[in-house]
Amino acid sequence: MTQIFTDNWALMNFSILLALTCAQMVVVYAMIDANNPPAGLGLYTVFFMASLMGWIAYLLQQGSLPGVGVDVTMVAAILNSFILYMAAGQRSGDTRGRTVLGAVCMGAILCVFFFPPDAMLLILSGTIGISALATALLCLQRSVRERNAGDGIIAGACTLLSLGMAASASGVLAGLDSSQARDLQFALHGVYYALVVVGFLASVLIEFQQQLSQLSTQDPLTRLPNRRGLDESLHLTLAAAARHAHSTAAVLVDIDHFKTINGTFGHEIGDRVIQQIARALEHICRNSDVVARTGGDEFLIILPNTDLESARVLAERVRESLADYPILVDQQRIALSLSLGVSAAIGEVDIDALYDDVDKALYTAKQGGRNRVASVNHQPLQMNVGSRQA
Ligand SMILES: Nc1nc2c(ncn2[C@@H]2O[C@H](COP(=O)(O)OP(=O)(O)OP(=O)(O)O)[C@@H](O)[C@H]2O)c(=O)[nH]1
Repeated sequence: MTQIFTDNWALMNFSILLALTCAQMVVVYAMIDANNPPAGLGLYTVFFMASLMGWIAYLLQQGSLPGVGVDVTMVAAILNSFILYMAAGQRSGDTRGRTVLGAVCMGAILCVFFFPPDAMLLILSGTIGISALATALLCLQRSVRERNAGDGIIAGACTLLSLGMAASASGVLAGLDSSQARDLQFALHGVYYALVVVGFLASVLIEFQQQLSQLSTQDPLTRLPNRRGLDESLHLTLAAAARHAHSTAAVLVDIDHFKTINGTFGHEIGDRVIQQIARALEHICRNSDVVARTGGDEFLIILPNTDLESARVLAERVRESLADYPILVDQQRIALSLSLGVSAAIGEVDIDALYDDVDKALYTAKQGGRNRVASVNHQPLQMNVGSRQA
């Protein structure tokens, strides 16, 4: 058994990496939305495929596979380090340094034709070391920015490779046998490659999970919070209002006759109208206010630290700003109006109760002829001991 392994260790190593890559790619490709693939997927796939080619070349060179000896592992290793740099750059949205690093890698590859293998080993170590370090920085940056540990694993793998390349190069300079240095680099590449495979899978899975959890709190059309997102973002604000007995106001905004807009201009234009109104509401409201999409053509604005009168003023401003100027979508002017319901409560606020109030007020505005603001005073439920209701 030991004999079989030592005779075929390079082949077994390749088989494990091949199985790992195929399993990972099957999971990633089965999971993704073909219309919206994860950033950098194409280049990562090229990297994995090119790396496998490199391993095959290595096996041919080692005589582990039948065939002629082909010495392309160095070229493949340098090329792959650059492909991974581009893939990491595409994924993190940072494409700086491509030309410079590409020129360095190309120069190093051309050296194969002019330098003896020992000198090439040093050139390879230096080039891959620099390339891996640059990739590590890109992945680290994305890992911190996107809170994605998968990119952190890739950054770790690249740092390890970079340090290993520096160690093996200094070993050669200090008199280490170049075939031993090559073996060390081969083993290092195995660990690095396996870590990149695992890291990329983890990165895509984490991103997928983040998108799912965002979908549960965010409306995909307008990117505004939905009802659940609203509850989450108001948690602290409402606690502060309860503690300091501040007034919290709510405004419910509904587009009048939106069915007709959809019917006249089409659903797609209807979507764009909803998006424009969302942006307009965000623009009119303060940063401390929370604008949410709570229904098809309905938006709820929560105004912390605001009384009923101020909320009515804001609601009127919203109504006027959209009623007075038609919305421009795809060169078409769409005239529309809004109905708004307003309410406010002091101290501890139950968003559901406040929503019931603004919904009643909105109903009044619609009944009153639309394109208007109506308000109701919030009546908190009070329970006195010994009496039925107060
Ligand atoms: N384009 C588009 N339409 C939507 C979306 N969500 C809901 N709607 C449509 O919005 C319309 C909402 O209609 P209602 O609120 O019932 O009525 P309305 O026509 O606005 O009339 P009033 O509210 O009584 O003034 C429905 O026709 C829905 O199909 C969406 O995301 N995009």
